[in-house]
Amino acid sequence: MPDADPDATSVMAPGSMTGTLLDVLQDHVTRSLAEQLTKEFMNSPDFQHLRHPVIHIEARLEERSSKTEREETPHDLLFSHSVDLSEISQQQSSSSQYYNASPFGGGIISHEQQQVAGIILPDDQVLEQSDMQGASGPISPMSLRSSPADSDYESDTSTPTPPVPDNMGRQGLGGLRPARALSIPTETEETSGRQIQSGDKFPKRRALKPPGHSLQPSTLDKLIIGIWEQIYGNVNLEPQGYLDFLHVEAPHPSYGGTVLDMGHVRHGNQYIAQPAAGGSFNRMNTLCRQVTQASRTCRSLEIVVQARWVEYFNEYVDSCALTNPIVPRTKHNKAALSEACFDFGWTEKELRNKMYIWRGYKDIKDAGGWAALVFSGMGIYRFSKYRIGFGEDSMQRLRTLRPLFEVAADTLHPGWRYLLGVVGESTQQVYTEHPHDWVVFLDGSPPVPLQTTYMQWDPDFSYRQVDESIVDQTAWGCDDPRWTPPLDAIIRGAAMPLCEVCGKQQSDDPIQNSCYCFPTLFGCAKTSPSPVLIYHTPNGRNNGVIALCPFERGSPVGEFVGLITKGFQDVDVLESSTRLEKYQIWQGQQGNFTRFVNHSCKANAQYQRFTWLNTQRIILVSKGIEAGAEVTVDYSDKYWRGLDKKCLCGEACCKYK
Ligand SMILES: C[S@@+](CC[C@H](N)C(=O)[O-])C[C@H]1O[C@@H](n2cnc3c(N)ncnc32)[C@H](O)[C@@H]1O
Repeated sequence: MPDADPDATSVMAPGSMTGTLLDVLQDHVTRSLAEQLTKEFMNSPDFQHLRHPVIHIEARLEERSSKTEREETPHDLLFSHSVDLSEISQQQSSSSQYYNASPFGGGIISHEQQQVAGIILPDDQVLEQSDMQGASGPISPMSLRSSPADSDYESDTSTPTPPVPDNMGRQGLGGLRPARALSIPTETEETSGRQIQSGDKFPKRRALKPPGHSLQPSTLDKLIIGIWEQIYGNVNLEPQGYLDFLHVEAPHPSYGGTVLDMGHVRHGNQYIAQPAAGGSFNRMNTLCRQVTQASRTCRSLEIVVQARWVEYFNEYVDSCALTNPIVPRTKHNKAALSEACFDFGWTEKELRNKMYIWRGYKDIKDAGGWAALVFSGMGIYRFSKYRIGFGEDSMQRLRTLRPLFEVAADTLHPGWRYLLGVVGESTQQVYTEHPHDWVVFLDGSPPVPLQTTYMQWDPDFSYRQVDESIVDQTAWGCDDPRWTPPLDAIIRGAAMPLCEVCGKQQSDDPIQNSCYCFPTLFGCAKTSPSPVLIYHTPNGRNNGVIALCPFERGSPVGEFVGLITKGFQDVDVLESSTRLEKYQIWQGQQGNFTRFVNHSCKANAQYQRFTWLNTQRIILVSKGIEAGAEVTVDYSDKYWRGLDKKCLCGEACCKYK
């Protein structure tokens, strides 16, 4: 039995069937009815206007009779039970966002793709990405914040580019390939083929999911998204020093004085912020962060220990049954429960309720691994308690995700396994270096190092993961060709750069910055890595990029970074230009995950120019990416024209197959 729902109330009718059977029945019937009815009606106005919806369910034993007669025979009432629907409806509505969006349950790989044999074709293509010169007009990046104006953005319009001669040889190298351009094209020159187009206009925002109650999610999707959010968030679950704050005395604001030791000075009734460096405000921030982290660490520790406790319980019952096989197992079970109740100081009902949840933790750990447990946050409690969609399918999905959780957890939180020391598990990090130094598989196979996936084409393959582009000094000296002085610089004097899109002041200092066009990349919140991994495509495209969390339409997935160079010929480059210079970005030896983004004829992302602090950047922007989907861009006609390779995007609308 699940633990008692504090929101549920029930009335047992006098003289009714007694005891546990009816208890079980009543709980089961009401909860299942409540869930089904909530699903059915949660979108109806009648339901939505209720601030605190409760469903009241009665059961009675009676002759078939009229309503009037029923009202006259209240003594036949078997049970009467009220269930608070607020929680259920919240759960259902919040998780509906993730419906069909799970990496491996929501259909991320098309049926067609699944059917294709896993033969890896030589990666013999030239990627000469968008000639940015051709793109003009206003750039309209979308901020993460909703704005009514967002709906006015138009969809991407690609500029067709001229064909190229088809007589250029191609080398069998992995990934980035020699391009055929013999010189750097000028604005008016024809450029070589196979160039990815980047649009000037951002896609209109729209909801990721169509509304409608027929699409009900399982809470597994929610659990999985929660795990990814924790892994890719700023949470630090390393136990070292997490109780340090116990030795620090919390600063307190002195409300009576004129000067608050919190970085603010009082003027009349107002507090004016003062530079607070080293002040008690900073100390309070540190304390608060430490306590929050300690609390999360303890919560993770608690779940880990509870899952392990269930294993100990099972083993204990097994060993008792082995020692004394004549006694039925149920008796051993009961005896073990009583012993545990004594040690915990709980009633049997309390312990049974808790065990129901803890068994859920153990099942999740068995399937998704310890990382799933440690980074699950509060979502795991609800999933274990209500168990909507908690079955073999869910466990199978978690099993396939397990290596992905571990790659991300190990590389982003190298110390997380220390928590497992408490239950005697190995604390050894399994996956080291950068998350994108690993290629994961969607069938549960163990991840492999990135370079091994290129060996057959390039035994010397190496790739250095960098967060920022590097200017090739042999090409540009000390200049960055992406930089242009603002046209109105002289008029504005030494004023700070303004965003060409929102018109607001840009600065790397969060206090000075007012531009929130791409807040996770520039200006304020660029602390967390993008929740994507490199994965092995199942249909011969070698590697690709998989989104672990949904990316709202218009939000940035990442920046296209590599070597800022010029004059490269016969190699894959992204060509771009400012009003002063033409330059190339080459990802052959260094860059980030954008180097692994494949083409699709129905792309869910696109490259977009954006100027930050007078320096042009190329951003990979979502057109609406679901969790678990491969991130793709449209390489454009220019890229595919004259190419002796077929597109394997698998879309019905594929133009290059
Ligand atoms: C920028 S790389 C993308 C990452 C690449 N799949 C890898 O494993 O290195 C571009 C190359 O990927 C392959 N590719 C990308 N999209 C493709 C598609 N839709 N169909 C076939 N091959 C594709 C082509 O070989 C292309 O030259």
